[in-house]
Amino acid sequence: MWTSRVGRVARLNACLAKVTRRRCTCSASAEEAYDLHRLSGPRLTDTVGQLKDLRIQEFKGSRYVVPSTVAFNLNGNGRTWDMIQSMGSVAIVLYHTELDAAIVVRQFRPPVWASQIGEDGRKPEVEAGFTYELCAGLIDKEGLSPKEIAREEILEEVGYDVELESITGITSYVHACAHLGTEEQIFYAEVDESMRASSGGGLSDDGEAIEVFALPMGQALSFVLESEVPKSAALIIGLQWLLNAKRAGGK
Ligand SMILES: Nc1ncnc2c1ncn2[C@@H]1O[C@H](COP(=O)(O)OP(=O)(O)O[C@H]2O[C@H](CO)[C@@H](O)[C@H](O)[C@H]2O)[C@@H](O)[C@H]1O
Repeated sequence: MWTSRVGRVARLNACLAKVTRRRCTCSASAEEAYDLHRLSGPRLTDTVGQLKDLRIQEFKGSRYVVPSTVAFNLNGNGRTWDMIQSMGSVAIVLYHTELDAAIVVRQFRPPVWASQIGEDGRKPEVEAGFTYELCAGLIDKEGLSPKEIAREEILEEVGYDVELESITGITSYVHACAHLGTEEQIFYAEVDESMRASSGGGLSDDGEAIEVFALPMGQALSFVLESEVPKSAALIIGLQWLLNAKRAGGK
């Protein structure tokens, strides 16, 4: 149930009291403050209860990221630049036509948690690693176009079976251009409960525990602009686009 702005500010202030190094742990309270309607997936509290032994260990190689150094010569000066080679990705802005809401997901992101470990080694609360995002996925499946991967991610993460032809491209952006430089393509699709094929939640074999929410369009702008709500860049870009498209009457 939507509550007053005064109540929301009080809750966010309470979150601020829990600030770890530089970010607050208000993933959970944003749920109430912005009237997020939980559609499916494991609850944050249950996932938190199952997350144990969090720590950083030595890098031993990966199929997802390769730390590298790029050498180049600029204007006669030999230079190098350190980077992480990785894959491109897709993210999908989902509009639920019956609920007049955007679909957002929330999951535990280990790098978000780890980046908040203090200089003194103090670990943040587990809740500090939960981040709101668009439904998204890596372009890591052979033979599938980015749009086909987007369709699969919608099915896996949020549980809607969307026709490929109804998914449209919006734009793309460069991910962390000083460290990654990969492209994330952003798509748009509309969903309703007649398209529901499963509860979503991600692939449990991959250890995914993804919570799915409907964010009422009336709350979308304040949600995007609240810096205390941990969220991905694609979510900010995508929801701003959706709000603009709705305002212009184009979608
Ligand atoms: N670095 C890593 N280390 C270990 N295992 C990993 C890993 N990256 C992926 N995986 C494994 O691969 C699975 C599938 O990942 P996805 O393709 O769903 O991408 P994800 O949603 O994590 O990131 C998508 O969403 C985010 C947020 O928008 C984008 O940043 C990202 O580019 C996009 O793919 C994960 O559940 C995990 O098991």
